[in-house]
Amino acid sequence: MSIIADENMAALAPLFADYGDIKTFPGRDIDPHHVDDSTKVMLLRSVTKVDAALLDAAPNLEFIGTATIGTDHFDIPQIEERRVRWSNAPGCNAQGVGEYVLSSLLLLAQRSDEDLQTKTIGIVGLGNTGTAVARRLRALGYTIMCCDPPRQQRGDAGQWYSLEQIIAQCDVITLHVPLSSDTFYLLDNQRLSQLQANCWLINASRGEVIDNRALINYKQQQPTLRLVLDVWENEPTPMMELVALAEIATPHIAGYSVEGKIRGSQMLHQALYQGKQTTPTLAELIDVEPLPVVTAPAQLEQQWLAQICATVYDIAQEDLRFRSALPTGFDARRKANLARREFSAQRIIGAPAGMATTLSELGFTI
Ligand SMILES: NC(=O)c1ccc[n+]([C@@H]2O[C@H](COP(=O)([O-])OP(=O)(O)OC[C@H]3O[C@@H](n4cnc5c(N)ncnc54)[C@H](O)[C@@H]3O)[C@@H](O)[C@H]2O)c1
Ligand SMILES: O=C(O)[C@H](O)[C@H](O)COP(=O)(O)O
Repeated sequence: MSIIADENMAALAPLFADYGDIKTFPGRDIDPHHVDDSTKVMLLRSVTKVDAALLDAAPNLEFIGTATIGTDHFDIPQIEERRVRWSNAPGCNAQGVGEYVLSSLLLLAQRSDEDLQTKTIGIVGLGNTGTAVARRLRALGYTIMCCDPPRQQRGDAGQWYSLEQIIAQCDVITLHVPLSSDTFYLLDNQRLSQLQANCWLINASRGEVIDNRALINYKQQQPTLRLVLDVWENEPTPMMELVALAEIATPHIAGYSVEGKIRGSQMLHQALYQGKQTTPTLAELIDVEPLPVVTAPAQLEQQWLAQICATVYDIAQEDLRFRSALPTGFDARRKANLARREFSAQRIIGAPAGMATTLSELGFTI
């Protein structure tokens, strides 16, 4: 029995070697030629297109998993029609995205010497990743406005705003919606033209949630717009003009972290075994050391926080490395990110009680 897996999956051997012979390939290359009637399991990430042709080439497939939240690369009706069990890994990388967004905001604020307390930050999509962002921003006392019409319609508690209100009132907008027919080009030409002139716009969801060509045109007319883009239309070949116009440009790694990748694999292990085998813990699977301990200052200042976030994961450096790797190095830069740690790997000692609570809410170990 064989398992076909994306080579960027974490903890493959400790979690899945008992189940079958594991063959790994670059995710973007996995196609009908890589599977056959011995393929029982596929463990994938967001870069493998799962369609009828791939499924037909693996007629004995029992389980197909993606160690990601996004499922826009899976043709779910085709999978279900063939009665193949499937799973994704909701929330596995939410911490990573929350930390990416906070770190990006701190970096932009540092560069223009602005106080994030003065900004109104709109979060569009309050699922796993948007909530991880909200939690961190709330912990710091920032003003946030949340937009999630499906949750609002379900009657979920909270103060909800429409996308139009977010666009009209927010200084910063960060997007965390799934890609669907409803969210394709959610920010189109018309909505982009309604953004505040000096808005900061962050996209760590899917590239197609913003009309990238319209964004290029709008940014050219509105140079004070500041862009943080982790996701792009047509990955792994983003529009180079847009990369040049983004202040922070990264290769779809907002959710990448050692911990997040292991969590994704653990979730697929649980889904595959359906409780028939105990899933090893994160502590059992992680084979890297924590970061050197840091002592907290007397007061939690924005500049110190920016510095400590960059110590854990330096987005400014990633941005530079990404630009110099393009036009061909999108996937190579993603792969190079496999050692990124989450804030939890950073222990901070000596923080007074109130600050310790805030740092802990941000994800640091106190
Ligand atoms: N860049 C990365 O590395 C990275 C990492 C994780 C997730 N993602 C992507 O980010 C997106 C969000 O991930 P998630 O884990 O938070 O997903 P999720 O499913 O947990 O949450 C999505 C939320 O968006 C809401 N939503 C749906 N349509 C909406 C709309 N039109 N307007 C506002 N809200 C809407 C849903 O109600 C839900 O609460 C997905 O596209 C996912 O693939 C990217
Ligand atoms: O949807 C997700 O969970 C993320 O976009 C995911 O982190 C992307 O990672 P990939 O599968 O492309 O390696």
